[in-house]
Amino acid sequence: MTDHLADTAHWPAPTASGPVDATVTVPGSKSVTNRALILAALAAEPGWLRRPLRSRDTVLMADALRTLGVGIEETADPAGGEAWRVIPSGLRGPAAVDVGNAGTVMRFLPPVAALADGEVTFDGDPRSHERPLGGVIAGLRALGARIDDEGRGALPLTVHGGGSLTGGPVEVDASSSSQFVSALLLSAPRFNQGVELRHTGRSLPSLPHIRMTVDMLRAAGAQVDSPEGGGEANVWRVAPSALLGRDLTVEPDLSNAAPFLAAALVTGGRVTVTDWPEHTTQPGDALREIFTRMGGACVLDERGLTFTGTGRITGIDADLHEVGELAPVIAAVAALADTPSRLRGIGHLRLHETDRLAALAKELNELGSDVRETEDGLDIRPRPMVGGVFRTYEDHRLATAAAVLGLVVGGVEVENVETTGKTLPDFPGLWTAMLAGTGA
Ligand SMILES: O=C(O)C1=C[C@@H](OP(=O)(O)O)[C@@H](O)[C@H](O)C1
Ligand SMILES: C=C(OP(=O)(O)O)C(=O)O
Repeated sequence: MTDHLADTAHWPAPTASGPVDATVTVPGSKSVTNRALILAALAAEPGWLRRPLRSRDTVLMADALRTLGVGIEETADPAGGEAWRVIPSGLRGPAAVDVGNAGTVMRFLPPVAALADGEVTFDGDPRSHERPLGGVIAGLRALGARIDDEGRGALPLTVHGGGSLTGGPVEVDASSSSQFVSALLLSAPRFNQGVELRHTGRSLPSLPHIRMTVDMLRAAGAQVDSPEGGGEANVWRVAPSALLGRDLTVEPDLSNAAPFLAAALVTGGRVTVTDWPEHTTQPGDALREIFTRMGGACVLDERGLTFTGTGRITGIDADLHEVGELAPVIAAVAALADTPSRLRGIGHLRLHETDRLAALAKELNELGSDVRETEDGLDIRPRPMVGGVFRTYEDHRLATAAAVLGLVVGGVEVENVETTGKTLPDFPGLWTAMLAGTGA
């Protein structure tokens, strides 16, 4: 469980010798892959995932489903990439799930385990014990599940699956993570009474990820009444029903496109990310607007999304509440801008892979920037930066943010760059290929 923590040499982030000009193919979306795996495992018939992401978070999800009895066969897709055949079967314990530090695994799987017949234990990296899970635990209990967490409201825990779950109305405060809502909705078609979930907290982060959940449920045949579909504000209803086995091609991970597009922005170059979807619920689609505001232009056509930097970077005042995943790379770009930035609405990032606000402020300041934490974000005053070690706190997005800095600040060394494997396999290889102009 802790192999990935092994200390490794620092990665000297390559500097760009001039404007980057490359075409990059980014691996599949973590959020889509892990939702698709859950929905396929709960379906009434086998399904396919094409071009799934193979990374630490998605392998943890696939392995966990296998321990519950689901068949997942990995094959090569004649059209290119991988194709995973998911064969649902009666879910059963006893089983032990390693969640690593994957929010999607630690939150989306306990509801699945509640549907299994037998005991399912959950544990993960030390950080997983600190990440919020109370909404999922309390929500599942209210829906009829038996869970032992020794009063922690967090991992480790045991779900005593009874083979079915009553379901029905439930109130959840999901202000610390949208994944509480997604978790309960994804399994809800299999609850005897479905679910009527009311979010009771003050605010709800990462709404695009909830839209993604609703869209994918509907595409799998579920009936979902959502606030945006005319439903009551903050209430989602999922009716009990069988789910279809789908043949789904996973979109590229647009949040992981962020460092590559940022490379065009900070070097005044041009990067095309292939297969950028025309319509998507991924929060990374907001990069088109955010990076354009920071100084550049983008074109979406049959080649993908091409972002062209101007060589000048303007600071930004932005509420990133809906797209918190993008904050680390945006903060790195902001530190290189000509004017200050204020990133707001992202207090919940303190409970992500690491305390992202503290980590970004500390590491950017160590390299010469002037970054201050606010109650709900970061104030960034750009100053000339110098090289040095950028610590990553086992956070993939800290590592990719550091790589962006390294393009224009000589001597940046990224500690534990392998941590990018959480969602982005072979990031150093893709980065080097981009710099050689051959990233496709
Ligand atoms: O549902 C998802 O796939 C995700 C939701 C978001 O979580 P939070 O709402 O906890 O920020 C996001 O940050 C995470 O990377 C992926
Ligand atoms: C917050 C993130 O991940 P997780 O799914 O572990 O919450 C992330 O990828 O930025």
